Amino acid sequence: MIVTQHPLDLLITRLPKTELHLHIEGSLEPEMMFALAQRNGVALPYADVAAVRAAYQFDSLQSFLDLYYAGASVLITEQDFYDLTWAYLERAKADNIVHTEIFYDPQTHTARGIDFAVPLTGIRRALSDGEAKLGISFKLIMCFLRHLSEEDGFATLELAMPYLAQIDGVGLDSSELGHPPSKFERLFARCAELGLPAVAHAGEEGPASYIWEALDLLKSRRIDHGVRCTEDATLVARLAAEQIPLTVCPLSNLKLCVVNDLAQHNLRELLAAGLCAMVNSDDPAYFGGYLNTNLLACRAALDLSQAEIVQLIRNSFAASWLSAEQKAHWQAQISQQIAG
Ligand SMILES: Nc1ncnc2[nH]cnc12
Ligand SMILES: [Zn+2]
Repeated sequence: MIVTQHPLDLLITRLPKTELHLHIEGSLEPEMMFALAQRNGVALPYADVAAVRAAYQFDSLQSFLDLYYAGASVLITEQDFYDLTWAYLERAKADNIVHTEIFYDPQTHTARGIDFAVPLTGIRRALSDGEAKLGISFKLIMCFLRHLSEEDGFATLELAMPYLAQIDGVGLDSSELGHPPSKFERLFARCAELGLPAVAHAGEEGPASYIWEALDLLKSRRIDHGVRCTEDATLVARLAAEQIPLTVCPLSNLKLCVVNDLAQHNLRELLAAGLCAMVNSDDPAYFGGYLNTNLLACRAALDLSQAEIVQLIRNSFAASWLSAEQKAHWQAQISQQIAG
């Protein structure tokens, strides 16, 4: 069988890109999970790699998070976190990602007795090596787990105090329903006083009101996911007027049953409303693909035009925390590549 490539797929793979919504623990491929389990003497409830992959059938965010937190138990040493991050960076390089802003969840690790410095140091060392050797610039965002208490969040911030120079911002993730952003208003106010910019997951499974709270109470500069904003026309108008970025993760939405079919995803609707939406991979080891795979799948399922694809990629640079100069550089590179 001869499979011909759609002409826009070449454009997707070739253009420089950023990724703004990637949980590094969610890039733990089953092969590495097994290798680290063996290295660290951790028992896994799976016979082999195929059994792990077979278990990745989710019907909700929570059904995924249960496996995701269990998988992270193989991460023990600084080298483990380095290896995990390096493997992601090599895949990012293959996808032509030139800048990445990644999340990590310190509470997932400190709750298991891992020192706060261990994940941070390992991840950060790999990111620095990635910048030097692969040319991928980065930001590191420390996420608070919203299913835990405000008190636990404050205790984690206290642990982070000696390392604030190595943390570029804070985020909010984990089980959304029942844990509105308002639960963390005081914690995020303290983070703002410390000069840490904020982002927050909102409107993935949770209602549009959680997006309002993330904006107004947490002062979130981007909304991670945010796809449920289209249930509230006033909110969409505000997101458009203020150009608040939405870090959309289409294959994640499909795997977690936020949408039943990629062809029904509202990505195109978000762009048409003038929103600064872009595509990201979220937890690629669990959801079936890294950034290019997400973009290629959306191109095919939604029959995206060249203009829409380019807009998504331009939006990802615009929404990043790169300097104005760096943004202008990459936007010019995109223009050049399209013209060429
Ligand atoms: N998609 C997601 N939503 C909320 N928390 C997460 N942690 C890792 N992936 C997540
Ligand atoms: Zn996420």
